[in-house]
Amino acid sequence: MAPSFDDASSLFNFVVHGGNGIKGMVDLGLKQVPQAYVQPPEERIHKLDAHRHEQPPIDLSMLDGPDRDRVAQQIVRAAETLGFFQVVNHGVPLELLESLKESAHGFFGQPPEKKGIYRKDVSPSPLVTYGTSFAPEKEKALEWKDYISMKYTNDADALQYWPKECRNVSLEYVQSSTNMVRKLMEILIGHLGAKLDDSMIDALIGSKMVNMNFYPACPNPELTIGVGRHSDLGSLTVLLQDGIGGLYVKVEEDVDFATKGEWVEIPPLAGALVINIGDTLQILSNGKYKSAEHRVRTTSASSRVSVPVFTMPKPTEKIAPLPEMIEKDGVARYREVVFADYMKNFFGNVHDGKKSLDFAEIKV
Ligand SMILES: O=C(O)CCC(=O)C(=O)O
Ligand SMILES: [Fe+2]
Repeated sequence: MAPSFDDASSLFNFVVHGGNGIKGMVDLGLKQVPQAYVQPPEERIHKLDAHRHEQPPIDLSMLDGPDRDRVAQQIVRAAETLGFFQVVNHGVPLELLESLKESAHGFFGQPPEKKGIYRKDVSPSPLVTYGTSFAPEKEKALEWKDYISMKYTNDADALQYWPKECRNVSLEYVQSSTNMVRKLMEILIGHLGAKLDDSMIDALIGSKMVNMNFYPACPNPELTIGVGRHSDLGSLTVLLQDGIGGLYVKVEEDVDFATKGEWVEIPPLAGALVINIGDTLQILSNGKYKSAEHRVRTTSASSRVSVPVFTMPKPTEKIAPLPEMIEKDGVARYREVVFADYMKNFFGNVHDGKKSLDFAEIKV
């Protein structure tokens, strides 16, 4: 049954419990966003205020040539400053990037019954969750985003349990991006002076999850957000965004950029992938690498899709600053945490900037 858009609980039942998502609501011919989606003024995004981050993408094919050290230095520098960078010649086939975007549109374009079967409480597999916003039960204002989340355990499980509309491309994406993630991790961890072996990298990226995010065109983009301010919890995130734009990163105050303290937009670049540092690498590096605070704007122009792969430690893994970093800094800024506990805290709270790191931070 169609909801009354003015009645919060009827709307919530339709969008969240009913599995219709924001897409279902928009398809009913919504002219104005319901109050449940109106953000407080301090969270709204003023499009014209933001700068574009004009850093050229990093060409990863050069890691195999004579310029390796220079390119590795660019990666390290990006991790130490913005925590975000874009890469090209990354080894993920360009046709696959196109197929991923198409299949995200295809998945969300289906009728609600097809998507709703993957809702958290009813999904046939714990690996797959379809939902909307981030923590709808807890948020004061909902985020303007529907998503499907697919945990990767192994190829056979992915082929068996992931939705058939997106499983082949999503699996190929995980497989083909893993090589690049390993190379980036080797550079980043190697730079911290840690003794590096394959088992250490395996431990840090031992679990992976692919999401397809769908941000329907929004009648009041100035009042809403696609994703609220947050940092990602894992090691590295690989993100495919389409050409719509709207991904913003906060430049930290202690960074030597003209735009410090401001939000900059990571502009869409055809064929590129966005890489960002997650909380795990900030903890491991004792704060040297920045797990960037980021958020996503909505737009009335058309719907936007993005497809992140989150690489994370296995839940049983313990994460802590590397001994080499503690020795160098003379202080440990984070305590050791079991990654399962870190995740529980992350997913148990609403998006609130870099607050997720408080769970591990040692306050002085
Ligand atoms: O849609 C995007 O560009 C970013 C999404 C994001 O930050 C996330 O899924 O964690
Ligand atoms: Fe994110």
